[in-house]
Amino acid sequence: MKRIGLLGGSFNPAHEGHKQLSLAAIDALGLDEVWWLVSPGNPLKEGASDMAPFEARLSSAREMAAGTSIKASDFELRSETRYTIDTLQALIRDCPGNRFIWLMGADTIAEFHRWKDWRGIAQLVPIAVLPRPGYDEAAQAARAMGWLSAFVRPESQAKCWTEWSPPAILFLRLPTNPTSATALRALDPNWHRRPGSGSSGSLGDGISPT
Ligand SMILES: Nc1ncnc2c1ncn2[C@@H]1O[C@H](COP(=O)(O)OP(=O)(O)OP(=O)(O)O)[C@@H](O)[C@H]1O
Ligand SMILES: O=C(O)c1ccc[n+]([C@@H]2O[C@H](COP(=O)([O-])O)[C@@H](O)[C@H]2O)c1
Repeated sequence: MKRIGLLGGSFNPAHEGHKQLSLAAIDALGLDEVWWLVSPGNPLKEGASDMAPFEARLSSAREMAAGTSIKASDFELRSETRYTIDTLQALIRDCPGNRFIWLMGADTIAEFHRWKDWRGIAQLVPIAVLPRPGYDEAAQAARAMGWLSAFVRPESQAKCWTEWSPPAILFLRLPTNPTSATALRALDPNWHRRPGSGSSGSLGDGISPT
């Protein structure tokens, strides 16, 4: 049985913040791997004009993850899932030998109540919230926490997450990283058009679901 952390994201582009927090989560939660699930299209960001092509975002994630226990995956493209509840059901069906924990930044938990069947997600897998500068108060005050606060686990139990029956949510206190893709795009809006940015990256060699 492998212990897998799942970090879903646009990765537009992938950056040091994703990498630092994923590696720290591997240590804190005793994970074998973190899988970055590159989203073909975040349902709440439909029509975003600054969204780079999927292939460029996947390539940037693969480059950032190279040589680590992080794997960048095109699973959502291959499984034709866009909503996290559907992705998780497909992963659990296709990868019965693995145990999954959903990772999300403190900024994302603040929006969680807008996700399709968010209570269903929390009933399916434990959730670990990664700290992010400027968002930790918003995370504690998140609308979804009105329901999730009954299921908060102490950080001292972080490595025991496979024994929990969800809902279960854990706030990890880890060194933070201020990097954001929005700030990187502001510096270099054409990052995905540069030679070597991977816009011709190949598909189909992401995580094998079996
Ligand atoms: N610096 C960071 N610290 C903690 N979590 C982060 C950080 N950057 C991204 N994340 C988390 O990683 C996941 C994917 O993030 P995403 O790809 O949207 O990057 P982003 O920097 O938040 O992008 P954008 O600025 O375009 O919204 C989300 O759960 C997000 O909260
Ligand atoms: O399932 C949903 O309704 C849903 C709504 C918004 C975002 N998500 C997921 O949240 C993750 C973070 O997305 P992003 O674009 O903020 O990096 C990514 O995996 C999205 O698919 C999921």
